[in-house]
Amino acid sequence: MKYLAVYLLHHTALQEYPSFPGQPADKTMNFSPPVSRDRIISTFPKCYNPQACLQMKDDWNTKAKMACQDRAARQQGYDRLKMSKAVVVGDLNVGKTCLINRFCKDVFERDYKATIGVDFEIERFEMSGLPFSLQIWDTAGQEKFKCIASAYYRGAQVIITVFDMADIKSLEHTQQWLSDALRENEPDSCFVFLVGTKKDLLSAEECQRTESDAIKIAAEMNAEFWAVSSKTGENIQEFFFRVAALAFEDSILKDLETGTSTAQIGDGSILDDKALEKAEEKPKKKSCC
Ligand SMILES: Nc1nc2c(ncn2[C@@H]2O[C@H](COP(=O)(O)OP(=O)(O)OP(=O)(O)O)[C@@H](O)[C@H]2O)c(=O)[nH]1
Repeated sequence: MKYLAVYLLHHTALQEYPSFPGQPADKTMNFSPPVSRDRIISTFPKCYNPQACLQMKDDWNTKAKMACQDRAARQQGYDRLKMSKAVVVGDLNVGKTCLINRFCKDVFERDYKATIGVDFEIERFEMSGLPFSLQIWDTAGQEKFKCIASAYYRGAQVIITVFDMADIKSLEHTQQWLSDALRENEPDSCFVFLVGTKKDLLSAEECQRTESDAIKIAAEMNAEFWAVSSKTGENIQEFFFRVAALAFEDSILKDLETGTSTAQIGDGSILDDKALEKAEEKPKKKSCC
């Protein structure tokens, strides 16, 4: 059984530190620890399929880009961390945990272990020169744990609805999962993704057929569609980079609109290092039941 826990695993690769624009590579500087080199996003990540895409643009929003450059130039933002919340929902056994684990830990677990309750991971990125963190919440797909998991839907900026590409029934259930998650959130303020897992199990023809069904459902859900395989790793990094980039850009734009930087988690809040350290002091495994 996977742990019935909320635990925080924090990934900071302690490797050579990349220097930021206009700054020397100084490991003692007073800002958030470095992100791993493979979490640095400088160009705007593309969508998977233009037929089911939330935003077609090729580059960052101009206003957001200028705000990032401005903050980076004034060396703001390095000691404060933007954080967004993504919740991952879907039927049991569709591969939610494997999806998260492939991205966060680069592992794939062949044996099924049901998630009980919820887990979460935090991934750090450097986005357009600024630090950004994504909280990724893994929820249980089993009906009996739904009441526990749904308590954690609130405050999501991103909702990732997952289905198994080899099990069409799980695709039919995604709309219900989405409406449950949206009930706890402001529908207009969430990015919705529809993710088909286990792409490796399908032939090219089967894949094409399932993708075209999924694209129709994605249109009804106002979602962006991705087909991935946690087993082979296909499209996993591309997908999460896209999620992180859209969430980051949205929170920068919200800051500009409101003229503040004190939104809540899920709105792309800004946490200082002390707050982050405090969060990390939580016990690694703790029952939420
Ligand atoms: N072939 C293949 N198997 C996968 C893939 N992703 C997940 N699986 C398998 O599917 C099963 C379920 O994966 P999980 O990630 O535990 O499913 P889950 O959605 O988290 O399930 P719950 O915790 O019950 O909600 C496991 O046996 C995985 O090995 C994939 O991309 N390809």
